[in-house]
Amino acid sequence: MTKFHIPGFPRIGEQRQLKRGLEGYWAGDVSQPELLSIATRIRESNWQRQLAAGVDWLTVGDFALYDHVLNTSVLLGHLPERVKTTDNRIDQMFLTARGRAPSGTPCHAAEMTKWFDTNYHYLVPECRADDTFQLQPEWLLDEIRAAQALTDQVKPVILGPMTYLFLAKSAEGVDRLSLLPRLLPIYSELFCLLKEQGIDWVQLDEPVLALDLPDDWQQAFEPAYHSLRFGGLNILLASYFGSLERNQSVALALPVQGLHIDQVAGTDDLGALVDKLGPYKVLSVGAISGRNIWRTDLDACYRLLKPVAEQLGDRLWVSTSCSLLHVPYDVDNEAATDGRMTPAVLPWLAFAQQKLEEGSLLRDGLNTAATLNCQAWQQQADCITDRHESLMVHKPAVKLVAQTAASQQWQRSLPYEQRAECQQARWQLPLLPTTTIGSFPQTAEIRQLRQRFRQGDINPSVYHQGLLTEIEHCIRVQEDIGLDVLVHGEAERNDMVEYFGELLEGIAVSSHGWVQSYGSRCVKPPLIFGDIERLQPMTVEWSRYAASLSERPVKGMLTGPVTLLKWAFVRDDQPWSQTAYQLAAALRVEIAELEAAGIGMIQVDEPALREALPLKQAARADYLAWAVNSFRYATTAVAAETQIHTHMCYADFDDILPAIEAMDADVITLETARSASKLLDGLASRPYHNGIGPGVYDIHSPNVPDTEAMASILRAAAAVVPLRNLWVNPDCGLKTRRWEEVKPALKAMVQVAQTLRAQGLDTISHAGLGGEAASRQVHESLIGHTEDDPCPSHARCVP
Ligand SMILES: CN1c2c(nc(N)[nH]c2=O)NC[C@@H]1CNc1ccc(C(=O)N[C@@H](CCC(=O)N[C@@H](CCC(=O)N[C@@H](CCC(=O)O)C(=O)O)C(=O)O)C(=O)O)cc1
Ligand SMILES: N[C@@H](CCS)C(=O)O
Ligand SMILES: [Zn+2]
Repeated sequence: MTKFHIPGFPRIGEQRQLKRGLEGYWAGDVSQPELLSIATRIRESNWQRQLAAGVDWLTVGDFALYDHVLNTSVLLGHLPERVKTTDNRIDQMFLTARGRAPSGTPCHAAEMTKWFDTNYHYLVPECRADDTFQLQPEWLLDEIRAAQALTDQVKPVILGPMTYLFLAKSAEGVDRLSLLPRLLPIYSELFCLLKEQGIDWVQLDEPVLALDLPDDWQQAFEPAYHSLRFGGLNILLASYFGSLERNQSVALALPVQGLHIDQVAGTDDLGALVDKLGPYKVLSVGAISGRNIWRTDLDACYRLLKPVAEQLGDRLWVSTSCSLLHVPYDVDNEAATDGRMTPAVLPWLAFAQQKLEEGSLLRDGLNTAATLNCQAWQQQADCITDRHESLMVHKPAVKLVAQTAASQQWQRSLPYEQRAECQQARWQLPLLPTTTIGSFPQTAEIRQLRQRFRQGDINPSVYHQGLLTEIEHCIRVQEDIGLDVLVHGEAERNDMVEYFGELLEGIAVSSHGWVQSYGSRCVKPPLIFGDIERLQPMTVEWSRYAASLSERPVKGMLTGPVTLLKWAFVRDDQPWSQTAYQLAAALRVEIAELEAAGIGMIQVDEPALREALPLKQAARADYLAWAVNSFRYATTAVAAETQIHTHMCYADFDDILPAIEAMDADVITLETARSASKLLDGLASRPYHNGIGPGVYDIHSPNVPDTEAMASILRAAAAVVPLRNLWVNPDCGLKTRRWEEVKPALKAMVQVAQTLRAQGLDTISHAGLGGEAASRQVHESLIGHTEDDPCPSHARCVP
């Protein structure tokens, strides 16, 4: 009989209880026992949901107070030495994640970066040549014991040794693979303990199997797994986020008892895989999306899996493609609340709870023919048909515009050099113009104002007036600081993606659809369900008002097509590129209206451009082609003297520099705090000809940035970028900071620009350190900061 399990469940709590618990604990308002009891209640509620849905294995070990990779570092006794200023294990973990905890000495936080191609961030393990590991299994064993009180079918999930090391970062050029001989015995020790505790199956996650692994990593898999001692446990090796492709033979050769594959993101040939599986191994097929929220076409899954079930019998497990960490809790929370969700869309949705029900139904359908005629199966099929045929989804005129846009290569009317002349004639900006990335502090007052408006406690005009007052305050502060190019501050936005989702047709938003982004921070991705139309201006009024308040230029501020797409739940019934062009079409009109309203500088943010890069090299060129062209479609209808800016955070730009160049924005502002040297080296070998503002300070530190560090970045940049093209800005938006932090930091930044200007061009480009040496100095001066706001729009420094 086919079985059903899931690789993992959301952990922030249905009402974001963990967020409140964590933030209360960090602020000193919640005790550690209280925090741990919140965590226990969330885990138990998650388990009860799984048991009620009839899972065959209860998944345990997927919960994390902050992050599951950080949990693995705790499990392996592999936290950085600098956090051992307290004996409290939980606080050691928070010191690693945030640089601060109620006990222990503040230190610099570990680097945080994106989990594969998702919008979730993990804490990067730090490796050194002399690293040792020591098993710290108590928390996991406690969770297992608690789960075993509910069922004896408990399946712990653990991040595998290869993925753990692959995701780590090594200092001093240490070969991370050289740590395997010290790491593997710790896993063996753990397996022994799990067996002693009555465990039969362990899910060992190795999602790196979905990457184009470098040869040495691919070749290291087999000897590593052969040297593990499993102590009689059955291991389900789990790969997700893509096909196994050239790693398939590696995965099949490992001495494990089962293999989980992602059959939503991946396209492995199931028939061929079954033939190679051998006579004993289990195949777990992730046929239900763990990343998206559309109801699953169970008939299609049945057609795919029935022949496999016939061949494998009880060696077929059905599952979600990956952990449900990436989807919200329960669609039922949307039905009876403030009515934000488009009602017609509700039956089309499956959040984590509904995915449990789908998996259970699919298993039953594969096991018992009668299930295929039951009401639940039929209803599911009706929802799929209804969605595919809905007039809300399909708008032929919109499709036509997007298809036409996709069939052309878009470009500005003049090349950059000529545009730059027109723009300089218009704006007369000084050398090294100063600006910011867009958002200013989202204070508790702004969030509460929005909440009161949503709850109907204040009327629209009071809300509106409140926002205008915020914008005016923001403009006055920027003038006072002496910035050259201003922004309106984004006070009206709950989020840079959700805000646009609320205003565009074809996109729904939720009331409770929270998904963890990192630690206690969450986002509510909008749901792109149909062809997208812009029926109203989205930002024009705020930008026009802001511009009316100052003599200085005020940038319009939009989120770009790729980021709107990537940070939403996107439709799965057409290629991403089509959706991107539809979003771009809406933005193109918005940009035209901004321009008509006299806004002569418009920023179109694309921080997710790098994140959306396909994991497999073979798919990258196609992606970059439509991603760049959709950006250009959105931004190229403007006059030559209108200056288009873009902004990107999340490092590793070097592999997409040609695409960044092809976007042909007049100015790009980039995150550089972690990788100033990498970016500048990249620019040295591949000169960038348009305007560029390498972020001169890390907005994630509450401290006033060091002026010499900022100057160093600018001097180093001046060595590889023509000075007239160089801008001065922080490296990301300031929404998570406080005004008390923002004002002195920006004043210091403006001061640096003014000093360098006064020193003159030659001094700037030649007096400082050159290229790499300067950026090394920059890096050194950045480390050692503390982090009371762990917003990781970019990674942080590790020594
Ligand atoms: C740049 N980043 C973003 C990503 N993805 C996005 N979709 N958006 C991004 O900006 N990915 C990469 C990074 C991730 N970085 C962050 C940074 C900060 C947050 C964050 O602070 N999230 C907030 C929620 C923001 C929000 O939606 N606010 C709403 C609702 C606020 C709220 O919770 N209100 C309270 C009541 C008000 C109060 O008392 O404060 C409530 O409803 O209970 C709004 O402003 O209206 C968070 O709290 O987690 C996320 C990702
Ligand atoms: N304009 C946005 C970009 C964040 S990546 C902001 O400033 O918050
Ligand atoms: Zn950013």
